[in-house]
Amino acid sequence: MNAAEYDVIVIGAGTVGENVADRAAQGGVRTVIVEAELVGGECSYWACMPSKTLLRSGALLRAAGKVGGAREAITGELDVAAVLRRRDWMTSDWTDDGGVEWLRSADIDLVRGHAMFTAPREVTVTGPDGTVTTLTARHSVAVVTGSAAVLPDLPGLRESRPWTSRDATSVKQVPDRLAILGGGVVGVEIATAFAGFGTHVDLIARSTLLSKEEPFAGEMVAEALEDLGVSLHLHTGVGRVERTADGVVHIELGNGDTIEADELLVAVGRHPRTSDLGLETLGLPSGEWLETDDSMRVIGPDGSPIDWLYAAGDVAHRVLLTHQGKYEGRIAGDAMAARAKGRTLSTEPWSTYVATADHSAIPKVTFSDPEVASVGLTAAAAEKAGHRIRVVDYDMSGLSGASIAADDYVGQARMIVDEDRQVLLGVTFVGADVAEILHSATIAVVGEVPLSRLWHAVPSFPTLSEVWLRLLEAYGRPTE
Ligand SMILES: Cc1cc2nc3c(=O)[nH]c(=O)nc-3n(C[C@H](O)[C@H](O)[C@H](O)COP(=O)(O)OP(=O)(O)OC[C@H]3O[C@@H](n4cnc5c(N)ncnc54)[C@H](O)[C@@H]3O)c2cc1C
Ligand SMILES: NC(=O)c1ccc[n+]([C@@H]2O[C@H](COP(=O)([O-])OP(=O)(O)OC[C@H]3O[C@@H](n4cnc5c(N)ncnc54)[C@H](O)[C@@H]3O)[C@@H](O)[C@H]2O)c1
Repeated sequence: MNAAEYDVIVIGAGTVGENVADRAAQGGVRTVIVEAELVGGECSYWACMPSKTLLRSGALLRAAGKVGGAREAITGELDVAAVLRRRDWMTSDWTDDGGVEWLRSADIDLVRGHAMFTAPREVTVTGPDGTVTTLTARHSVAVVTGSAAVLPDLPGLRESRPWTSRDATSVKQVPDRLAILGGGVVGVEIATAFAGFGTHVDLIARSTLLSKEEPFAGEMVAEALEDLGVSLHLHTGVGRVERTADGVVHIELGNGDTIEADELLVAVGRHPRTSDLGLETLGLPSGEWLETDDSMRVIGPDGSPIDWLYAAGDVAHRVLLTHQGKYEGRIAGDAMAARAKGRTLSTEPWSTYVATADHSAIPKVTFSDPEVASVGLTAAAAEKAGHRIRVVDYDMSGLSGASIAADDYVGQARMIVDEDRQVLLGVTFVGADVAEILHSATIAVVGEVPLSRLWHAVPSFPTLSEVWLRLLEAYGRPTE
């Protein structure tokens, strides 16, 4: 058995764990990271990067088809094999040499294997070859173990060998027919990608699509998916599932219909990877999300933060997005290093060691076609939170920039104004290429920029950013 002592131990080398370790190491504390699978985690190999790569080629081809001159130059179909090769390149064929090299360059030690707590500040790692290493932290440990796909308890589902997002993003042979259970982000993005490959997609959702967004977003995406040939089965669940000997999956819907498919993707949310971490040793329940304070310390059984235990990213269940997890990771790593040096940290909102944006200013993009890009509160959420709001809508097809972007641009924007403070609580854009203008909205929301000042942020002509001017005009120009 090996043993080693470090200032900081990070469990999980996904994108978020890498950020925790990087900030801790940059803060001058000796840092080790433990990884059971691949350095880079879900985002690099089975989530953001491969899924966006699978989407990109089809999106570009469709975009070219919407611009006269380019449209006439399209003489073939999407080369699906080439798309999959590009995805293989993007994931480095599921090898992590690049990630391992980066850890070395950042002066972070790596121990490969499965980590479990065996005592406070003590983590025991069982390596792939059975080697056991006991790591002790002089200061703190961060749990950054991420999440995995939920498989609901539906009759016949497990026996039918359903896909999770891992199977969809690492697909080697595109099926002719794909059924998808779940109308959230994964369901919508994978439906878009596979419909672009020529697969017939049946999408089953018990509500509308993208139900956490403004209602018009899900409606516009639903219409676009149907245009791509996707069959939508909304407001219905699944009764039972069976994969027969011929390999076909039969899915009985709650509304009485039956769907047949070659594969069934289950995309109904995530559960935390905390069931085999030895959390009971610390008096914490296993298999649950880890609640944290705003400097990412885990809340203990007595309701107060444990001073040496941190969590960030999916496992902390504040926001299940890479960029927001990395933000939490930077804060956790900085706080771990600073506290290791005996510093007392400010808990003021928006200060260096506090993840305030998690509460009110989360940017997110669904890479559907059209894209959905939003930040902050929807109208419904703002009203629920008790704000006095005004909702301002604008049809983006009226923009000069939109008519340059596509012959028949379809897009919609909404901003939610806090009438008492004259600042923005939330913004949603739906349309082609809106992902790239989202950060302007994030800055306006995080910066709490007064509407009267936003008039002086002049968007360039003719770009999609002119949506800002149109939204302000729709709201009304200040008279003083
Ligand atoms: C299909 C899909 C597409 C997505 N696309 C996007 C997107 O475009 N943009 C976006 O912002 N978000 C996206 N997300 C969400 C994003 O993938 C996650 O929010 C992000 O990966 C979370 O990172 P993490 O580091 O917290 O967890 P993970 O990336 O899951 O990393 C956790 C790591 O911990 C390791 N680990 C777990 N337990 C142990 C243990 N006991 N010992 C040692 N190691 C352990 C795991 O092997 C893993 O490498 C997507 C998610 C899915 C499913
Ligand atoms: N572009 C991106 O940023 C991106 C892309 C993919 C995933 N993600 C992240 O990954 C997470 C997981 O995505 P997801 O799509 O699995 O979850 P989700 O929470 O976005 O959507 C899950 C959907 O499944 C439905 N559902 C839940 N239980 C069900 C059941 N038993 N039967 C039928 N439907 C059910 C929900 O109503 C919801 O519509 C998301 O929270 C998101 O943050 C982000």
